[in-house]
Amino acid sequence: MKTVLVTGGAGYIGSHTVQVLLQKGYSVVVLDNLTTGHREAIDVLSQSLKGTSSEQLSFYHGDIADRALVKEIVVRHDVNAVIHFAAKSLVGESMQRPDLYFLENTGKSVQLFSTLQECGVRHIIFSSTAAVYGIPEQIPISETIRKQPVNPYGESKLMIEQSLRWMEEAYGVKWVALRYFNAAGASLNGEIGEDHDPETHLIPLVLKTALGQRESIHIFGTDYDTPDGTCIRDYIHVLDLAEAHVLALAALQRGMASGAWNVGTGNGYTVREVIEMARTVTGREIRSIEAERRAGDPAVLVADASLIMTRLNWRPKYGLRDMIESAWQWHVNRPEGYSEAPN
Ligand SMILES: NC(=O)c1ccc[n+]([C@@H]2O[C@H](COP(=O)([O-])OP(=O)(O)OC[C@H]3O[C@@H](n4cnc5c(N)ncnc54)[C@H](O)[C@@H]3O)[C@@H](O)[C@H]2O)c1
Ligand SMILES: O=c1ccn([C@@H]2O[C@H](COP(=O)(O)OP(=O)(O)O[C@H]3O[C@H](CO)[C@@H](O)[C@H](O)[C@H]3O)[C@@H](O)[C@H]2O)c(=O)[nH]1
Repeated sequence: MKTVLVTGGAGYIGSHTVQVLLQKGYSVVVLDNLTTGHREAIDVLSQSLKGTSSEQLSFYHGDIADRALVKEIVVRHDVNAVIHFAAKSLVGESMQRPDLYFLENTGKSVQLFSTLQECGVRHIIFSSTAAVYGIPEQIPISETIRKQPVNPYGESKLMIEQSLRWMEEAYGVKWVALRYFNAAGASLNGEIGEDHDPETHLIPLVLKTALGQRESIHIFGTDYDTPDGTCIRDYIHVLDLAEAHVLALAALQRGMASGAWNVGTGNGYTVREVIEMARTVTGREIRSIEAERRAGDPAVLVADASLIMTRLNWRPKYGLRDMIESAWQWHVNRPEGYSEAPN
């Protein structure tokens, strides 16, 4: 088994995928510029290897657009596949600074793919997003519906998918774009988890409220056309996401055709249901305040994930309760998150 390069492997979803790759015996090299990721997540994962197999995980602090560095890594570690998480992913920021998102996400991803092509690396798994669909014309969302992103973040990711299609056409690169719905949860041993600054995601904010770090959680919009008036999302456990990446990688290496697939459970929960589940799991009160709609939020996003289920025989193992329980364990263990701030 050769080495997998994981870009953004010190981030939230990346670090959990690195953990699963290591558990399955892959050698992993992480390239991360630590803008939003945590070196400490890598240290925790290295410690879990306990000396004997410590060469199984290497870390490089650097940028995916640094062609010389990427080439050096590929050659030194005999990399034959890449899982590409590195990106900026704040929707609101992307509305304020679209150029930043097209440069950082689209531009740098294309640089990375071009370098990989020069080095002969032919297998790429890419983190895409349900944001490529914009306001979906049907629910559940299948991969074939119209893709009309409503923010530069989603557009920047769709452009990356399209660049992969053309890289395949020209050079025979094989790729899978996984369009995640809402990632949540943490590793089951509570050692790694979600630590974003600023945090914008619902579940960590609800749990920070349960911990007393915030006074209340704002419910953004209570007049949507949903059973309780709040937005519905398809929450997917970060470990189920990690598993999907590893299966996709193995399938590509066995010769499976390229493609873009949704990764979600197919079950939607309203904001109120999430808060209620968090009250049950934590046993804490969790004060909520009804607030205005947040700009750009579609009312309902739920995946039709039948394609990935058929192609990879992937099934989500965890439900909303598991996500909130594992995330709660992480927040209780590490109320301040990782100890060092990202740079
Ligand atoms: N969290 C979600 O619910 C969600 C949903 C859909 C898609 N995604 C996508 O999944 C991926 C991972 O998301 P996350 O929540 O783990 O984010 P994250 O911010 O925790 O992780 C991103 C990592 O990439 C690194 N990085 C960013 N730019 C880089 C660059 N130019 N060079 C090297 N490293 C760089 C960051 O330091 C960080 O460690 C992103 O591509 C995101 O767009 C996330
Ligand atoms: O304080 C909060 C935060 C969020 N929400 C709501 O909770 C839901 C989930 O929001 P959030 O956790 O911020 O996730 P999304 O905005 O749905 O976006 C996530 O899921 C998308 C795919 O579904 C990805 O594209 C994005 O990268 C990822 O951040 C939405 O209805 C929000 O309006 C609140 O009511 N209060």
